[in-house]
Amino acid sequence: MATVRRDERDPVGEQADTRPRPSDDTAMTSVADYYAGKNVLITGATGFMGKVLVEKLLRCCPQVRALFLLVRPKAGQSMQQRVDDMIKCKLFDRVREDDAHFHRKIVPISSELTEPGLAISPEDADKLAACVNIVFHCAATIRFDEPLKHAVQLNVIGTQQLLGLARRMRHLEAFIHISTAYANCNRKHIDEVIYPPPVEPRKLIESLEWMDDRIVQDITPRLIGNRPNTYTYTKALAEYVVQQEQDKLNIGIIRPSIVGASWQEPFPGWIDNFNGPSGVFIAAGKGILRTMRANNDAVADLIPVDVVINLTLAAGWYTAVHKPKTALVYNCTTGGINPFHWGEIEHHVMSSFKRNPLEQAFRRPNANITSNYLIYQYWILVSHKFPALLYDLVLRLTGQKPQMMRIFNRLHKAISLLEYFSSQDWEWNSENVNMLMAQLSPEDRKTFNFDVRQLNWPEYIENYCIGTKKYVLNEDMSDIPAARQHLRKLRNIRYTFNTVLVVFIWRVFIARSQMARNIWYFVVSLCFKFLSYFRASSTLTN
Ligand SMILES: CCCCCCCCCCCCCCCCCCCC(=O)SCCNC(=O)CCNC(=O)[C@H](O)C(C)(C)COP(=O)(O)OP(=O)(O)OC[C@H]1O[C@@H](n2cnc3c(N)ncnc32)[C@H](O)[C@@H]1OP(=O)(O)O
Ligand SMILES: NC(=O)C1=CN([C@@H]2O[C@H](COP(=O)(O)OP(=O)(O)OC[C@H]3O[C@@H](n4cnc5c(N)ncnc54)[C@H](OP(=O)(O)O)[C@@H]3O)[C@@H](O)[C@H]2O)C=CC1
Repeated sequence: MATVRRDERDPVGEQADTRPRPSDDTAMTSVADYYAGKNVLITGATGFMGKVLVEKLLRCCPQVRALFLLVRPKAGQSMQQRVDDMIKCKLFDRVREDDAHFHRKIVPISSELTEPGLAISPEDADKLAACVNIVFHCAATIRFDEPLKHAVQLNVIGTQQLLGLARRMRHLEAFIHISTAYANCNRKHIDEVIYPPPVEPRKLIESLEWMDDRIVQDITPRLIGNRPNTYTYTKALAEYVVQQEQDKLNIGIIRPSIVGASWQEPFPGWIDNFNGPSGVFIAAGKGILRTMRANNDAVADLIPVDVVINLTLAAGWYTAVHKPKTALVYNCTTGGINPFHWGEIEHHVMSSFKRNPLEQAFRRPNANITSNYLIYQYWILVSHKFPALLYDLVLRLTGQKPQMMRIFNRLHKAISLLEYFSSQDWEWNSENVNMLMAQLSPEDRKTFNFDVRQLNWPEYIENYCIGTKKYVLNEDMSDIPAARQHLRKLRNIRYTFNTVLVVFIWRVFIARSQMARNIWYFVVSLCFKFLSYFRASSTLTN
């Protein structure tokens, strides 16, 4: 049975709720005012969404006291080095302009979420317990091919442990958990409620403890059932785990759909990874990806990252100030409000990359999506595998290592994992998102804008594609003329190749068949007749 959201303004059950209620004064605070003087704890701050959250908090809530970031050392870098690198990146330019010393507010805390006690030192844990006012939990593994054990360890057990720490926080006002709109993608209509979990998390965790990896791998398809991957499955379990704490903590759950580049802030088109559609756009822009299985008419539920973060901060404010009695879920999606379809995305992505080409494209960008399996397999063969074979042959002949087939194999794996999401659509209810928008002051509605009715899709997609070029591939916009020249060269190579191929095939036929020769003479004489007719008529008109 689904948990039904109780209206927090409904007095029913107020007696049982022992947490302090907001006074009229606090209820009226603006979002930025609320964060003034607050200590905020963020997990996943080095990730795509975490970075945007840190940036927005520092820029638009400049009175925030401190941001405690749970970060792990990685790839030979200490957590401090990682945070230093992170805040040097272009995303933080605007914050740097406003306050050159903004880094003083950032307090990295060494933590590995899959370790017991989150591997936080006892001193750090005590410090956090004493001062944190609000938690944003963004960390997760978002890989679609993550082995179940690891996905559970991080997305479910990591979340449980963080909730354990949150319960120790004496001044905690809100716990905001970032989930995904696809946690319940086994349903077609998704309300802003926490659905019953596919399995009792405790039982699953206990079983996984004694099973070896091979057994877990074998039973994973049975366990995840009609969900496409371990990611959506464990995110559904995590929601349930979070909900279990709703009597003790003020909880908000944000469910974004497919998070894409920024729409407006800190500047349009910011993106820093290959996840979800970004990798597909880049592969298509480089002329590598020529086809993908997707439904032209299905809604492409992309949501800009700045919209998600604005909603997250607003939800943090609302949860802390209004203290809803149950965990409120916010479906952060675009499809029901301002729908755009995969077919339209394809058109705008392709035309954008023709206007602003990527450097050193493999072929001219020209991709199309299809939902037909046979047509898809045909294009895979003709447009992916055949050119890859040819290219690798040339590499071999010139003494280089073949690589194109390997790239295509990885690409095919990636797109096969994405096609579940691009081949169908879902309907999300967004009542709580609308309620939250109505609660904001007109000023906050501008500063923390999550009204996607104003989103102009063609403009957004153009900025998104340019963003992949500038921020993911680090290509310079001043090289666009050279990139265009390269595309022209590729077009000429293709024309020449096609002509040679046609002539070659035809010569083979002519050499072997009288009928082919007759057709050839007929076509040639017809062409001559047309030519002489046009020449004669143009001499007459002159
Ligand atoms: C025909 C073109 C027309 C264009 C218009 C049509 C577009 C249709 C797009 C459809 C997109 C649908 C997207 C749906 C997403 C649903 C999201 C659900 C929302 C969420 O809650 S979570 C966030 C989503 N999570 C992800 O996206 C993670 C997915 N990635 C993975 O699971 C792994 O990366 C993957 C794909 C299994 C590969 O793993 P692995 O082989 O171990 O290697 P790497 O991760 O190191 O990556 C290898 C190589 O592939 C590149 N890569 C990664 N992701 C993509 C991608 N989405 N598309 C293309 N390429 C990708 C990666 O950069 C690496 O490249 P290198 O050059 O560095 O080797
Ligand atoms: N991107 C999307 O399209 C969507 C994302 N979401 C949700 O949003 C949240 C953020 O996603 P996104 O920013 O895209 O993901 P990223 O993969 O970019 O970031 C994940 C973050 O989690 C941290 N992390 C991962 N494993 C651990 C660990 N063992 N210990 C400590 N930290 C860890 C990473 O740290 P490190 O840098 O050390 O690896 C990183 O900071 C996730 O909860 C995801 O489910 C929801 C819908 C869509």
